[in-house]
Amino acid sequence: MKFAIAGASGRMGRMLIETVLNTPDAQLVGALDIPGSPHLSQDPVAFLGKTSGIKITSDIKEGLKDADFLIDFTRPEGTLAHLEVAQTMGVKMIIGTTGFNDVQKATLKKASEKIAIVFAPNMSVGVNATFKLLEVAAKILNSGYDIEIVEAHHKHKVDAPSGTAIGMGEVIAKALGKDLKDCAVYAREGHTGEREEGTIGFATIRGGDIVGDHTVMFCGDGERIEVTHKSSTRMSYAQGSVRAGRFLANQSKGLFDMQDVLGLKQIKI
Ligand SMILES: NC(=O)C1=CN([C@@H]2O[C@H](COP(=O)(O)OP(=O)(O)OC[C@H]3O[C@@H](n4cnc5c(N)ncnc54)[C@H](OP(=O)(O)O)[C@@H]3O)[C@@H](O)[C@H]2O)C=CC1
Ligand SMILES: O=C(O)C1=N[C@H](C(=O)O)C[C@H](O)C1
Repeated sequence: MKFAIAGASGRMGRMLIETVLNTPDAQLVGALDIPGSPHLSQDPVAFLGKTSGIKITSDIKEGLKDADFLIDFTRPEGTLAHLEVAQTMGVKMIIGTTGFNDVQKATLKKASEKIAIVFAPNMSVGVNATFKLLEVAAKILNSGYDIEIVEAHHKHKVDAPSGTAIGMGEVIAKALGKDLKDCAVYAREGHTGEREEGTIGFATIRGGDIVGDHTVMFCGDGERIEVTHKSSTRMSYAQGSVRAGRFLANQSKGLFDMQDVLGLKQIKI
């Protein structure tokens, strides 16, 4: 599998490069970063004390010329710029970037008519298993329990709530026969009044080097169930992304997520 990595100098970019180098059936053939990045023209594996023979570039065509897959963990506007070129070159994409609005998501969907894409707010096996556990919990605890989602991430994260927290809300809302857009409460401040029944609340913590924690609380009268996932390394996101590449090797077009990659949609609850 020939991978190009976007955001090559970022936290995830570097973890992805290391993971690709350590994966026997994977090869690093391109590295992209934003125009103006101080890392342009550098060897993308230099931070590991190695050499690769390729250079980090902001020329998207140049970065993709030898690639079968582009793994993109950048920002929505960066991902969309990469996508525009990738679809004309037939390069499949694995997109981990979060914070897209509805119009931007529609652009991803449209592009998937031409190329195969895996798009997921969290590539780890553990979080995707947690999505399934939440589906079960929501169906069992479908009345009498107030649902609150708390997420914590490092101080550099720019979007809130996390894509994973929103994904958890969507899974729960769907299991309850609702649309998250109609029941999400993203902020509380001042005299809020009592909690409205049937809503799903979100709370965000940002600090230090927290990799990514998510807890969903089902709060009843006299008891509380909490489902928690904690990431202690970004490696699980990177390994999931490479696994998504293996899945995409057999797809010519379409929009997929990690539930497709892991075969979790077959498990009916
Ligand atoms: N789906 C998943 O499993 C996971 C998703 N994420 C998501 O991945 C994204 C990146 O996270 P992280 O690696 O921590 O972020 P970083 O800020 O560390 O890295 C982002 C990289 O993208 C570059 N970049 C920024 N804007 C653009 C742009 N417009 N065009 C091209 N490149 C750009 C940055 O360059 P520069 O630094 O020079 O600005 C940097 O190299 C976030 O959206 C995050 O939420 C993170 C972890 C797991
Ligand atoms: O920015 C991060 O770091 C992470 N972002 C993703 C998200 O927004 O859910 C996934 C993970 O939680 C780490």
